[in-house]
Amino acid sequence: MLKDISIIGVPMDLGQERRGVDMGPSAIRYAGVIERLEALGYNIEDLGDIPIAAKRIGAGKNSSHEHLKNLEEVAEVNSKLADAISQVVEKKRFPLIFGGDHSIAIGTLAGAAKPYQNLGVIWYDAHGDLNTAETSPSGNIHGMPLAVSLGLGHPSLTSIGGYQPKVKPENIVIIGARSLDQGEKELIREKNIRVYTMHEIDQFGMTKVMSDAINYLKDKTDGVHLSLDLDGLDPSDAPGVGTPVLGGISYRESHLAMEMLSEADILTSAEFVEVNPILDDKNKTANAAVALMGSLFGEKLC
Ligand SMILES: NC(=[NH2+])NCCC[C@H](N)C(=O)O
Ligand SMILES: [Mn+2]
Ligand SMILES: [Mn+2]
Repeated sequence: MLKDISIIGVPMDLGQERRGVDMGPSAIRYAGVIERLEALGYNIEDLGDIPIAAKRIGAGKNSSHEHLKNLEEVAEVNSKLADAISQVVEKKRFPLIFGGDHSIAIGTLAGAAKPYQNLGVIWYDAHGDLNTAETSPSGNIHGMPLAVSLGLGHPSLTSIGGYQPKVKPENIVIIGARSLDQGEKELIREKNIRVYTMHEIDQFGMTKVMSDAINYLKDKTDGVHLSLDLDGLDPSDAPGVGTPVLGGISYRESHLAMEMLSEADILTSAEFVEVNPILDDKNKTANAAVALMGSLFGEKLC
Protein backbone atom coordinates (compact mmCIF):
# COMPACT_ATOMS: atom_id res chain seq x y z
CA MET A 1 0.00 0.00 0.00
CA LEU A 2 1.15 3.56 -0.68
CA LYS A 3 2.71 5.23 2.37
CA ASP A 4 1.16 8.62 1.58
CA ILE A 5 -2.54 8.98 2.32
CA SER A 6 -4.83 11.87 1.38
CA ILE A 7 -8.05 12.17 3.38
CA ILE A 8 -11.18 13.73 1.89
CA GLY A 9 -14.38 14.24 3.91
CA VAL A 10 -17.73 14.28 2.15
CA PRO A 11 -20.44 15.51 4.55
CA MET A 12 -23.16 14.36 2.16
CA ASP A 13 -26.67 13.69 3.47
CA LEU A 14 -28.67 14.27 0.29
CA GLY A 15 -28.64 10.62 -0.75
CA GLN A 16 -31.03 9.59 2.03
CA GLU A 17 -33.51 11.08 4.51
CA ARG A 18 -32.09 10.79 8.02
CA ARG A 19 -30.40 13.88 9.41
CA GLY A 20 -26.93 13.67 10.91
CA VAL A 21 -24.87 11.62 8.44
CA ASP A 22 -23.34 14.91 7.26
CA MET A 23 -21.49 14.92 10.59
CA GLY A 24 -19.82 11.59 9.81
CA PRO A 25 -16.49 13.03 8.61
CA SER A 26 -16.12 15.12 11.80
CA ALA A 27 -16.98 12.16 14.01
CA ILE A 28 -14.36 10.03 12.26
CA ARG A 29 -11.74 12.77 12.63
CA TYR A 30 -12.65 13.20 16.33
CA ALA A 31 -12.16 9.48 16.79
CA GLY A 32 -8.47 10.10 16.14
CA VAL A 33 -7.94 8.74 12.66
CA ILE A 34 -5.00 10.96 11.71
CA GLU A 35 -3.01 10.22 14.87
CA ARG A 36 -3.77 6.53 14.50
CA LEU A 37 -2.50 6.29 10.94
CA GLU A 38 0.49 8.54 11.61
CA ALA A 39 1.50 6.18 14.41
CA LEU A 40 1.70 3.45 11.77
CA GLY A 41 4.23 5.48 9.82
CA TYR A 42 1.97 6.97 7.16
CA ASN A 43 2.26 10.48 5.85
CA ILE A 44 -1.23 11.97 6.12
CA GLU A 45 -2.60 14.96 4.28
CA ASP A 46 -6.13 16.03 5.23
CA LEU A 47 -7.74 17.85 2.31
CA GLY A 48 -10.80 18.80 4.38
CA ASP A 49 -14.39 18.43 3.19
CA ILE A 50 -16.08 18.74 -0.19
CA PRO A 51 -18.74 21.49 0.10
CA ILE A 52 -22.36 20.25 0.09
CA ALA A 53 -25.46 22.20 -0.90
CA ALA A 54 -27.77 22.90 2.06
CA LYS A 55 -30.37 20.22 2.53
CA ARG A 56 -33.82 21.20 1.39
CA ILE A 57 -36.76 20.86 3.76
CA GLY A 58 -38.69 17.75 2.81
CA ALA A 59 -35.83 16.52 0.70
CA GLY A 60 -36.84 15.40 -2.72
CA LYS A 61 -40.46 16.40 -2.42
CA ASN A 62 -39.97 19.21 -4.90
CA SER A 63 -37.31 17.48 -6.90
CA SER A 64 -37.81 17.16 -10.61
CA HIS A 65 -37.11 13.43 -10.20
CA GLU A 66 -39.37 11.77 -7.68
CA HIS A 67 -37.40 8.54 -7.76
CA LEU A 68 -34.02 10.22 -7.58
CA LYS A 69 -34.17 12.53 -4.61
CA ASN A 70 -31.86 15.56 -4.76
CA LEU A 71 -30.47 14.32 -8.08
CA GLU A 72 -28.87 17.59 -9.20
CA GLU A 73 -27.20 18.24 -5.85
CA VAL A 74 -25.95 14.68 -5.48
CA ALA A 75 -24.52 14.77 -9.02
CA GLU A 76 -22.76 18.07 -8.39
CA VAL A 77 -21.08 16.95 -5.17
CA ASN A 78 -19.99 13.69 -6.73
CA SER A 79 -18.39 15.32 -9.71
CA LYS A 80 -16.40 17.60 -7.37
CA LEU A 81 -15.38 14.55 -5.37
CA ALA A 82 -14.30 12.67 -8.51
CA ASP A 83 -12.06 15.59 -9.49
CA ALA A 84 -10.55 15.82 -6.02
CA ILE A 85 -9.76 12.10 -6.03
CA SER A 86 -8.20 12.27 -9.49
CA GLN A 87 -5.77 14.87 -8.15
CA VAL A 88 -4.87 12.61 -5.22
CA VAL A 89 -4.30 9.68 -7.57
CA GLU A 90 -2.08 11.80 -9.82
CA LYS A 91 0.09 12.64 -6.82
CA LYS A 92 0.52 8.90 -6.23
CA ARG A 93 -1.21 9.13 -2.86
CA PHE A 94 -3.79 6.73 -1.43
CA PRO A 95 -7.31 8.26 -1.39
CA LEU A 96 -9.11 7.68 1.93
CA ILE A 97 -12.66 9.06 1.91
CA PHE A 98 -15.03 9.66 4.84
CA GLY A 99 -18.80 9.90 4.34
CA GLY A 100 -21.43 11.01 4.36
CA ASP A 101 -24.05 8.73 2.94
CA HIS A 102 -23.14 6.01 0.46
CA SER A 103 -24.15 8.04 -2.60
CA ILE A 104 -20.60 9.47 -2.42
CA ALA A 105 -19.28 6.18 -3.80
CA ILE A 106 -20.46 7.43 -7.19
CA GLY A 107 -17.82 10.16 -7.11
CA THR A 108 -15.23 8.08 -5.30
CA LEU A 109 -15.34 5.38 -7.94
CA ALA A 110 -15.45 7.88 -10.80
CA GLY A 111 -12.16 9.29 -9.51
CA ALA A 112 -10.55 6.13 -8.16
CA ALA A 113 -11.31 3.81 -11.10
CA LYS A 114 -10.02 6.12 -13.83
CA PRO A 115 -6.40 4.92 -13.98
CA TYR A 116 -7.39 1.23 -13.91
CA GLN A 117 -8.56 -1.13 -16.61
CA ASN A 118 -10.03 -3.52 -14.06
CA LEU A 119 -10.64 -1.92 -10.71
CA GLY A 120 -11.88 -4.45 -8.18
CA VAL A 121 -14.47 -3.29 -5.65
CA ILE A 122 -15.14 -4.78 -2.24
CA TRP A 123 -18.60 -3.59 -1.16
CA TYR A 124 -18.83 -4.25 2.60
CA ASP A 125 -22.49 -3.55 3.32
CA ALA A 126 -25.81 -4.91 4.58
CA HIS A 127 -27.23 -3.69 1.26
CA GLY A 128 -26.38 -4.14 -2.40
CA ASP A 129 -26.84 -0.47 -3.33
CA LEU A 130 -27.70 -1.80 -6.79
CA ASN A 131 -31.00 0.00 -7.29
CA THR A 132 -31.96 2.27 -10.14
CA ALA A 133 -34.82 4.80 -10.16
CA GLU A 134 -37.01 2.00 -11.54
CA THR A 135 -36.25 -0.56 -8.82
CA SER A 136 -35.65 1.68 -5.78
CA PRO A 137 -38.26 1.39 -3.03
CA SER A 138 -37.20 4.76 -1.58
CA GLY A 139 -35.85 7.00 -4.33
CA ASN A 140 -32.77 7.51 -2.13
CA ILE A 141 -29.60 7.66 -4.18
CA HIS A 142 -27.50 6.06 -1.41
CA GLY A 143 -29.20 2.81 -2.45
CA MET A 144 -27.91 3.18 -6.03
CA PRO A 145 -24.15 3.88 -6.21
CA LEU A 146 -22.98 0.41 -7.18
CA ALA A 147 -25.52 0.27 -10.03
CA VAL A 148 -24.40 3.73 -11.17
CA SER A 149 -20.78 2.57 -11.19
CA LEU A 150 -21.82 -0.30 -13.46
CA GLY A 151 -23.26 2.30 -15.83
CA LEU A 152 -26.88 1.76 -14.77
CA GLY A 153 -28.92 4.78 -13.74
CA HIS A 154 -29.58 8.39 -14.59
CA PRO A 155 -27.08 9.81 -17.12
CA SER A 156 -26.23 12.75 -14.86
CA LEU A 157 -24.83 10.17 -12.40
CA THR A 158 -23.37 7.55 -14.74
CA SER A 159 -21.56 10.19 -16.82
CA ILE A 160 -19.59 11.64 -13.88
CA GLY A 161 -15.87 11.45 -14.60
CA GLY A 162 -16.54 11.34 -18.33
CA TYR A 163 -16.34 7.56 -18.85
CA GLN A 164 -18.36 4.45 -18.02
CA PRO A 165 -18.72 1.95 -16.65
CA LYS A 166 -16.37 2.52 -13.73
CA VAL A 167 -16.42 -1.12 -12.71
CA LYS A 168 -17.28 -4.42 -14.35
CA PRO A 169 -19.67 -6.83 -12.66
CA GLU A 170 -17.06 -9.62 -12.53
CA ASN A 171 -14.71 -7.34 -10.53
CA ILE A 172 -17.19 -6.72 -7.69
CA VAL A 173 -17.49 -8.57 -4.42
CA ILE A 174 -20.30 -7.76 -1.97
CA ILE A 175 -19.72 -8.83 1.63
CA GLY A 176 -22.28 -8.86 4.44
CA ALA A 177 -25.47 -8.54 2.38
CA ARG A 178 -28.70 -9.25 4.24
CA SER A 179 -31.17 -6.74 2.82
CA LEU A 180 -31.53 -6.86 -0.95
CA ASP A 181 -34.49 -5.48 -2.89
CA GLN A 182 -36.14 -7.58 -5.61
CA GLY A 183 -34.60 -5.61 -8.47
CA GLU A 184 -31.17 -5.89 -6.86
CA LYS A 185 -31.48 -9.66 -6.59
CA GLU A 186 -32.39 -9.83 -10.26
CA LEU A 187 -29.42 -7.67 -11.23
CA ILE A 188 -27.06 -9.79 -9.14
CA ARG A 189 -28.32 -12.89 -10.94
CA GLU A 190 -28.27 -11.31 -14.39
CA LYS A 191 -24.74 -9.90 -14.02
CA ASN A 192 -23.47 -12.84 -11.99
CA ILE A 193 -22.09 -10.58 -9.25
CA ARG A 194 -20.17 -12.34 -6.47
CA VAL A 195 -22.06 -11.91 -3.17
CA TYR A 196 -21.12 -13.26 0.23
CA THR A 197 -24.28 -12.85 2.28
CA MET A 198 -24.49 -13.35 6.05
CA HIS A 199 -25.38 -16.94 5.21
CA GLU A 200 -21.93 -17.61 3.75
CA ILE A 201 -20.23 -15.70 6.56
CA ASP A 202 -22.10 -17.79 9.16
CA GLN A 203 -21.61 -21.05 7.32
CA PHE A 204 -17.96 -20.78 6.26
CA GLY A 205 -16.61 -18.09 8.57
CA MET A 206 -14.98 -14.78 7.74
CA THR A 207 -11.55 -16.33 7.14
CA LYS A 208 -12.83 -18.45 4.26
CA VAL A 209 -15.05 -15.69 2.86
CA MET A 210 -12.23 -13.14 2.79
CA SER A 211 -9.60 -15.47 1.38
CA ASP A 212 -12.07 -16.51 -1.30
CA ALA A 213 -12.94 -12.88 -2.08
CA ILE A 214 -9.28 -11.85 -2.22
CA ASN A 215 -8.36 -14.77 -4.50
CA TYR A 216 -11.33 -14.00 -6.73
CA LEU A 217 -10.14 -10.42 -7.24
CA LYS A 218 -6.36 -10.74 -7.01
CA ASP A 219 -5.36 -11.91 -10.45
CA LYS A 220 -7.91 -10.20 -12.64
CA THR A 221 -7.81 -6.69 -11.14
CA ASP A 222 -5.12 -4.02 -11.34
CA GLY A 223 -6.33 -2.12 -8.28
CA VAL A 224 -8.97 -2.65 -5.57
CA HIS A 225 -11.27 -0.15 -3.84
CA LEU A 226 -12.85 -0.90 -0.46
CA SER A 227 -16.24 0.73 0.07
CA LEU A 228 -17.16 0.05 3.70
CA ASP A 229 -20.67 0.99 4.77
CA LEU A 230 -20.74 0.87 8.58
CA ASP A 231 -24.18 -0.77 8.39
CA GLY A 232 -22.38 -3.88 7.15
CA LEU A 233 -21.51 -4.33 10.81
CA ASP A 234 -24.15 -5.49 13.26
CA PRO A 235 -26.11 -2.58 14.79
CA SER A 236 -24.92 -3.65 18.24
CA ASP A 237 -21.37 -2.80 17.17
CA ALA A 238 -22.25 0.11 14.86
CA PRO A 239 -25.52 1.71 16.01
CA GLY A 240 -24.86 5.08 14.38
CA VAL A 241 -26.17 4.34 10.88
CA GLY A 242 -29.34 5.43 9.07
CA THR A 243 -30.44 2.06 7.73
CA PRO A 244 -29.46 -0.58 10.33
CA VAL A 245 -30.18 -4.24 9.63
CA LEU A 246 -30.04 -6.90 12.35
CA GLY A 247 -27.83 -9.94 12.04
CA GLY A 248 -24.70 -8.25 10.71
CA ILE A 249 -20.96 -8.78 10.69
CA SER A 250 -19.36 -8.48 14.11
CA TYR A 251 -16.69 -6.01 15.11
CA ARG A 252 -14.17 -8.83 15.50
CA GLU A 253 -15.02 -10.43 12.15
CA SER A 254 -14.61 -7.01 10.58
CA HIS A 255 -11.18 -6.61 12.14
CA LEU A 256 -10.18 -9.97 10.72
CA ALA A 257 -11.45 -8.92 7.30
CA MET A 258 -9.39 -5.70 7.47
CA GLU A 259 -6.30 -7.58 8.67
CA MET A 260 -6.61 -10.01 5.79
CA LEU A 261 -6.93 -7.13 3.33
CA SER A 262 -3.87 -5.50 4.84
CA GLU A 263 -1.92 -8.74 4.52
CA ALA A 264 -3.05 -9.24 0.91
CA ASP A 265 -1.87 -5.70 0.10
CA ILE A 266 -4.30 -5.23 -2.79
CA LEU A 267 -6.08 -1.98 -1.92
CA THR A 268 -5.54 1.22 -3.90
CA SER A 269 -8.31 3.34 -2.31
CA ALA A 270 -10.88 3.10 0.49
CA GLU A 271 -13.95 4.83 1.87
CA PHE A 272 -15.88 4.58 5.14
CA VAL A 273 -19.48 5.77 4.89
CA GLU A 274 -22.87 6.12 6.60
CA VAL A 275 -21.55 7.11 10.06
CA ASN A 276 -24.40 9.10 11.65
CA PRO A 277 -23.34 10.57 15.02
CA ILE A 278 -26.91 11.67 15.92
CA LEU A 279 -28.02 8.04 15.91
CA ASP A 280 -24.84 6.83 17.58
CA ASP A 281 -23.94 5.90 21.12
CA LYS A 282 -20.97 8.00 22.30
CA ASN A 283 -19.27 7.96 18.89
CA LYS A 284 -19.11 4.14 18.98
CA THR A 285 -19.58 3.81 15.22
CA ALA A 286 -16.90 6.34 14.26
CA ASN A 287 -14.58 4.72 16.82
CA ALA A 288 -15.25 1.34 15.18
CA ALA A 289 -14.51 2.83 11.76
CA VAL A 290 -11.18 4.20 12.96
CA ALA A 291 -10.23 0.98 14.72
CA LEU A 292 -10.99 -0.91 11.50
CA MET A 293 -8.83 1.54 9.56
CA GLY A 294 -6.04 0.76 12.03
CA SER A 295 -6.23 -2.91 11.07
CA LEU A 296 -6.63 -2.12 7.38
CA PHE A 297 -3.45 -0.06 7.40
CA GLY A 298 -1.38 -2.63 9.23
CA GLU A 299 -1.85 -2.33 12.99
CA LYS A 300 -0.80 -5.54 14.74
CA LEU A 301 -2.06 -6.71 18.13
CA CYS A 302 1.45 -7.68 19.13
N1 LIG B 1 -26.13 2.87 1.54
C1 LIG B 1 -27.19 2.40 2.17
N2 LIG B 1 -27.24 2.40 3.48
N3 LIG B 1 -28.19 1.95 1.43
C2 LIG B 1 -29.44 1.53 1.92
C3 LIG B 1 -30.42 1.29 0.81
C4 LIG B 1 -31.73 0.78 1.30
C5 LIG B 1 -32.71 0.35 0.19
N4 LIG B 1 -32.19 -0.79 -0.51
C6 LIG B 1 -32.97 1.50 -0.78
O1 LIG B 1 -32.54 1.43 -1.90
O2 LIG B 1 -33.59 2.46 -0.42
MN1 LIG C 1 -25.91 -0.20 3.74
MN1 LIG D 1 -24.40 1.17 1.38
